[in-house]
Amino acid sequence: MPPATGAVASAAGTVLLGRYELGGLLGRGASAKVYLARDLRTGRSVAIKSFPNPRAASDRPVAIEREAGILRRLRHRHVVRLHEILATRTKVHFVLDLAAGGELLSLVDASGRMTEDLARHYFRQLVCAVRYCHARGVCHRDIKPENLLLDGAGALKVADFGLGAVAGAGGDLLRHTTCGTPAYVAPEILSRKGYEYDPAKVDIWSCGVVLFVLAAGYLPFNDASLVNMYRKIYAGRFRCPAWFSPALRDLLRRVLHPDPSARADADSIVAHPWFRHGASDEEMGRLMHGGGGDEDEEAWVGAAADEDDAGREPTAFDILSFSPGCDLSALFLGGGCKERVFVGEAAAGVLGRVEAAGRKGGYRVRKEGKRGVRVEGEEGGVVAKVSVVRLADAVSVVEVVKDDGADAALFWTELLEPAVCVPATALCHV
Ligand SMILES: Nc1ncnc2c1ncn2[C@@H]1O[C@H](COP(=O)(O)OP(=O)(O)OP(=O)(O)O)[C@@H](O)[C@H]1O
Repeated sequence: MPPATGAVASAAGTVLLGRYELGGLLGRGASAKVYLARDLRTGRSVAIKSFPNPRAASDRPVAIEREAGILRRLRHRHVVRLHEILATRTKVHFVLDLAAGGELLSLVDASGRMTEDLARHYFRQLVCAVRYCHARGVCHRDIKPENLLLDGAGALKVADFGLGAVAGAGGDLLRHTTCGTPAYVAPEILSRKGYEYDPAKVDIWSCGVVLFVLAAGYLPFNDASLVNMYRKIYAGRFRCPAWFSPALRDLLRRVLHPDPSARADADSIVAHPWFRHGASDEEMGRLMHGGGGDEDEEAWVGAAADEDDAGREPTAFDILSFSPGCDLSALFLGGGCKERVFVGEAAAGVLGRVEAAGRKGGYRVRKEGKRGVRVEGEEGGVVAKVSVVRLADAVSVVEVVKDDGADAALFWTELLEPAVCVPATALCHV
């Protein structure tokens, strides 16, 4: 018999608190590991998402109470359901619906896309879940294909609510915090309007990007340069591939509208002819009002439904709307010699590399305050100024103001950019 233990061991077969027998690792995110498990009382398969217990690591706050608070409010057949929370001294475990079908993206064909009908099938389920959540005052804020899973019967399950995507992560975990998320970020997040953005409209935008990706096989807003990608998002500039039907194009234009006040909401998506195509009113009604879950009362442990953001580490959205560097409009509206990079490390490491790059380029390097460096040319002219602002544990924003001469441009591309944007740590670059 396997040893009963409160900790998740790497070996399958471990029994967690005498209740759940652990199987293999299903996946790993920035904040948690997710294991297959069997409920020893019922024989049912579940997923167990294990976080480090924040009380055991008070210097690494983890936003698990918030995620639990959100999940507790939601019972819908297209939202991964939280059944129970177990806590040990070192770990907190969420017992979740098992999404045995893996990621939605596993259903795309060799060209990376699905038929319009199949995309509609899953988009309906996604909008149904999002509409349900919005009606309960919950916004996901990180809708992207990696968070869209399938259950054993092939139904969509929205996962990973209220996460702090970079919570307490060290360099290794940050590698798993993909730079993919920014491609799904709504334009208002990129401007000063980000202070007051409506998160429901932000979710709708991300749903539009997901729909485009499913049916096209590529992102609507993309560019080798992230600055150009953000310019496209900011302008809401995208082109549909030739195979998109006129109705799908029309829907996408409404959903991927750069002005959130003119953007479709969940109800207007549901009323759109492309969304309703081929479904009777009865089917639509069933889909939209299906609710979910059985009525079993579960024993909940801990985790108050705290809607307060206090103490929560930032998600990619929060980082992008960070004050006061949030007004990125100047970048997208052309001009400007500033670069901003979000990196998964503290200031000292970045500044050390900047200093080394400056010296390698034959420049004079002066420290400016605790978190700044000035790189000067022979005549004392400033080639670049680099300052690092701490956003959260192990997350900093690096701002580089360059001289607009050719010398400074060369220094940036050849030495400074590689020094600032070490691939394993760069979260995103705007
Ligand atoms: N209920 C589930 N059933 C099956 N697999 C799951 C389930 N929940 C998560 N997974 C798998 O585990 C991976 C990590 O889970 P999740 O995204 O929830 O973790 P996280 O730490 O919150 O992630 P993030 O890096 O986005 O913050 C998922 O990509 C998925 O492959």
